Amino acid sequence: MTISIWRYSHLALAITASVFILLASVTGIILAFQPISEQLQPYKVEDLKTISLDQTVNIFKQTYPEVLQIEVDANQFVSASVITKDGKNLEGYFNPKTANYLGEKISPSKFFQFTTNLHRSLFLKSTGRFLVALGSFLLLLIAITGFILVVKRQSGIKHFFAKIVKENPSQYWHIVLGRWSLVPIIIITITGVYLSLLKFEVITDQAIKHNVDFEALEASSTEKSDSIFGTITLDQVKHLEFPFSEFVEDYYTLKLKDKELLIHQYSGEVLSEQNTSLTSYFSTLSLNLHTGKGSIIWSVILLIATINILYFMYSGFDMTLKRKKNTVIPKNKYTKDQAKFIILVGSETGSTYRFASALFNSLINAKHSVFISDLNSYSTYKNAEHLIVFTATYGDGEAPINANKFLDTLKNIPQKQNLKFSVIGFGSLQYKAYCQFAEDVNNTLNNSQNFTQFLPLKTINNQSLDAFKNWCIAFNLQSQLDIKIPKVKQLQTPKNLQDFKVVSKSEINQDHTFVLTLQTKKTHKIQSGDLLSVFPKEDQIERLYSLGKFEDKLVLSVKKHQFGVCSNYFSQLKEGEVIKARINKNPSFYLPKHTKHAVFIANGTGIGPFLGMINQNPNIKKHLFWGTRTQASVNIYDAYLNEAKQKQLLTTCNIAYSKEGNKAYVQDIIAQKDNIIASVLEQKGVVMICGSVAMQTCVLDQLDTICQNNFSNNVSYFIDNGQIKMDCY
Ligand SMILES: Cc1cc2nc3c(=O)[nH]c(=O)nc-3n(C[C@H](O)[C@H](O)[C@H](O)COP(=O)(O)O)c2cc1C
Repeated sequence: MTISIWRYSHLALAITASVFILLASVTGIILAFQPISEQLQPYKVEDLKTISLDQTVNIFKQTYPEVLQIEVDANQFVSASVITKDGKNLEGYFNPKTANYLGEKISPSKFFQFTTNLHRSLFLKSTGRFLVALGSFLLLLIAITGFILVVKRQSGIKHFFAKIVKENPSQYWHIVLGRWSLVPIIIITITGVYLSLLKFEVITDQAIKHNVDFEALEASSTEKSDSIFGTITLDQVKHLEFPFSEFVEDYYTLKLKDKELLIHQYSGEVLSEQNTSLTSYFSTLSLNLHTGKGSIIWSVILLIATINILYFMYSGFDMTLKRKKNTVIPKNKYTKDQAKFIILVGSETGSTYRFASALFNSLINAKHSVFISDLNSYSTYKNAEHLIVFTATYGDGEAPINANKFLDTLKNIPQKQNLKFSVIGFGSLQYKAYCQFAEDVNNTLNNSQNFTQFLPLKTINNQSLDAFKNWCIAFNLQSQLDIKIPKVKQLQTPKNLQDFKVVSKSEINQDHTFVLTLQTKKTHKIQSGDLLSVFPKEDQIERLYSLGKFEDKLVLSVKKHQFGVCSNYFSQLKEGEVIKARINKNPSFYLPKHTKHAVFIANGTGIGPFLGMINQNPNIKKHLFWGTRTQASVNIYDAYLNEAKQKQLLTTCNIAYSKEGNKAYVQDIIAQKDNIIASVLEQKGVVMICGSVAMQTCVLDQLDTICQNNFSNNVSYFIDNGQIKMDCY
């Protein structure tokens, strides 16, 4: 079953129950403070287990002429009702060892009473109780569908607590907090429903009935003998009611956690013993679990879980609204059978529509006939020449909701004329099955009759506008059309941007690469390996640059791309100019403080974070392996490399030139100096890789060979144990 069925059930339930859940959560948050404030009172008896009931009964009897009852509550407070020597009725908390009066019984304040009523019945009596119970039940279903959604998203229950890809903050925290709050929320809702069922007498608890032979009792002796009280400690006791009079037929009624006993007041003999019903046991348990009575830790957990429910309401609706906002489908001017260009979209959260709509508008502006729809509405297209598929991938390489039927319908609906097709896949490299569904669509179209591939499959990571523009350029070239590069709508305005002042910018070398140094406040909080996140004004799409920290300045190694919005913007910056950006912490790519050996592997601008790392911590023996084009490519980095060499901070510096001399890549020089890698790994050092994904693949292959030649483990072992760290793009 697809992930979206669960998403829609989860959402539909949340909308239906939202008002009741909102009220119940707000009042629940307030009520969570009641048991907390109770438990902060100084009446708790810690050692109930060591005090026998006999001891307490005797001391009370010696101290007071009459004792009516003794009670031990969930907070471990002992309360009693007694008549004092001067004939007054005294009720409150007592010390069970000395029978000393400690203080008045706590009764909930008017405010808590008001909130409790609102929480239980919304002041609507039975109707309100029913609505609250229904809200509680719906919240239980929401928690269950949410659980299924997370299991689906994480590709199985085994990965339930695995890392979440941070697509956006609302979604990330909704899942992270949801996973931790799941059990408390399920407990709150089940117990809430159970308490309501008790209240409505759907579940009934039979009162305990005792059979006492009163005739035998009347004839029994008033001689005192050993009582069962000696064998019972106070931690087992809930309530003890004293005999009403001294007549032999009056007895003690003792309620323990699991049974109720009637006890002869003179002989101590058990006259009747009945176990507490399961219903009664569960109602006490439900009340304590639902209210947090008796445990300050559980009360705090309930408080946090209830606050989280409010956050889930906010973040859930925020995600839904964003999804709605993103999914803007342009109005078709042409019917499916009139249009020359057919654009079909596969999208779950709407962002792919932004790209598809942008191309749609550009084609319409260039006076072409276009028809746009979702992949599931695939049909025959009488006059079409081009089919352009834009599709995201979901779950673990699955189709998005509006594309899950496409592959089947494609087989069943043949086209009469020949159609050229192009597929653009939207996905994220953070998922194993990167753009898998787009690949499936591309392969199926390739194997379908009357379809001819027009452009090879284009995969786009993280909705990269640059990558999309490159595809549009390729489309223009191939089709001999002159469609304007589409403008893609920005998603959201970035937050928490700070000022970064340009300290220097190197010349742009023959590889179109340059070094940019920046300064900002609070540099002490930034480390080499962190990411500078920039949102160029032109498209407001986030670009990330891995940075090095050198003498309190931030160093970026940037390659200027012909159509690169951000790299062009950076290349035009002047000394003293200020840019707006923010730092994304990236602790998984920090040089570990306590390691003794490190190998840095990079190609091209991937050297950026290492320009900082090679110059830090003299206690670490460091080796640099870097692949670049020519000797001249190195000049812009001389200051950082020379400083490290002069200060003997770099044990070896190995550079591969791909366009000069022996023409080698970084993986080639790693193969030549495999002994360095093996020895660093053996001595528990780290190997850090930064640069292109293509280089990463080749380097990992080489590292795997080295591992297999030197150790009994392959490269995955060292990745899993954190000795090989990667930050590639
Ligand atoms: C739960 C979830 C699962 C995803 N699974 C994959 C995946 O398996 N492969 C992939 O390349 N991208 C995956 N992605 C990333 C999306 O395909 C990507 O963010 C895409 O741009 C979203 O497009 P949309 O907003 O049109 O749905 C996943 C995203 C989410 C939220």
